[in-house]
Amino acid sequence: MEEKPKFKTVQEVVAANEGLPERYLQPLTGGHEDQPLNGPVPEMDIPSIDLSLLLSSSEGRQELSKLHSALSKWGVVQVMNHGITEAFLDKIYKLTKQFFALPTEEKQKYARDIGNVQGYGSDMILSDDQILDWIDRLFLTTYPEDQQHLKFWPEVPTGFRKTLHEYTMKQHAVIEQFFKGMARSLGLEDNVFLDMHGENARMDTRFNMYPPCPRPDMVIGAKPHGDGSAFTLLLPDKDVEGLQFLKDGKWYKAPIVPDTILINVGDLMEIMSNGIYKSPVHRVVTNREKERISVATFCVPSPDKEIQPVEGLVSDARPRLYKTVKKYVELYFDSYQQGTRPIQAALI
Ligand SMILES: O=C(O)CCC(=O)C(=O)O
Ligand SMILES: [Fe+2]
Repeated sequence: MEEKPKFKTVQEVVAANEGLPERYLQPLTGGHEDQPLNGPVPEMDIPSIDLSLLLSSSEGRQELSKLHSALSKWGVVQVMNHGITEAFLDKIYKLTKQFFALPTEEKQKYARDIGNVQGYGSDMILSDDQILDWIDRLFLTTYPEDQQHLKFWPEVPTGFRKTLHEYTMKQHAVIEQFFKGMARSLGLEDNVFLDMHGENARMDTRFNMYPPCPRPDMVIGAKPHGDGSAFTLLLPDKDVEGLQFLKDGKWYKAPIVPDTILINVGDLMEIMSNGIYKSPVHRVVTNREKERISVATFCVPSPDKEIQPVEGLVSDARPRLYKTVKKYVELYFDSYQQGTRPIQAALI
């Protein structure tokens, strides 16, 4: 589907001071589930796993079983002792805030092109009646290096590029261990998911900014979605809540746990695990007073890779649930903006 001409970013809408454009208002469907979007929800109960112990032969067992329970129940887990220092994570948060605080003209130097996700800008608009999310973002492919488009990488704030390079390499190590841990937690050989995902798999990092919103009861920061990745490494805002996960038809808020990375399963891991690990639907609600930021890194398989349930997880007792998919991301972007779940299309 073609992208419509670009609209203002949310920060530009706020700066224009012309009131809240109707295009951001969620329609009321009239059902009794019509509650304000920012109503109170319970906190989800997910464990923190210790990444440094996950692959240890002596101490890993307990971590693997926590991982299995979290990913099969929620599709989300907190990861601690991931090898990235708190000081480094603070630097990422600070640079993200500094970037979005730059004047519009400065940020527009990195503006994405129409029809392309790479760069700075608003959410994509694919139809005239699309309801808009209250979010601006900077989207950058960070790995492999030959797929980086450096013209979209901010030169201000100073250190942004260098820090993002470093963050990418640090995350790369976490990703490899996490893939192995997931395989082990399912009783599989360490490399099964890594092999299917591909050695030159991509990493895309998205810096998200949700400005304060005048109508948090009627405007959504990020509409409900599952990620199109294998899994996603997320740094949610350290102070401002907003991220929520859906389980059995109810919303739960993600806890803020200092110094951890939140990892959620994406559609492709759900497919590879033959549905045992769930790609959770999640959304972000807005806040009247405070801006919120987050940094999400999506692990995306090489485009030539075929993704399908791994052999060890298909049996007579557990028949194969998903077709083989390739270049899932392309299919994903279209259906995301229309509010349907692309993973439905992958079901057998
Ligand atoms: O802002 C967040 O906490 C979550 C963002 C998200 O779900 C995404 O970027 O896919
Ligand atoms: Fe997401």
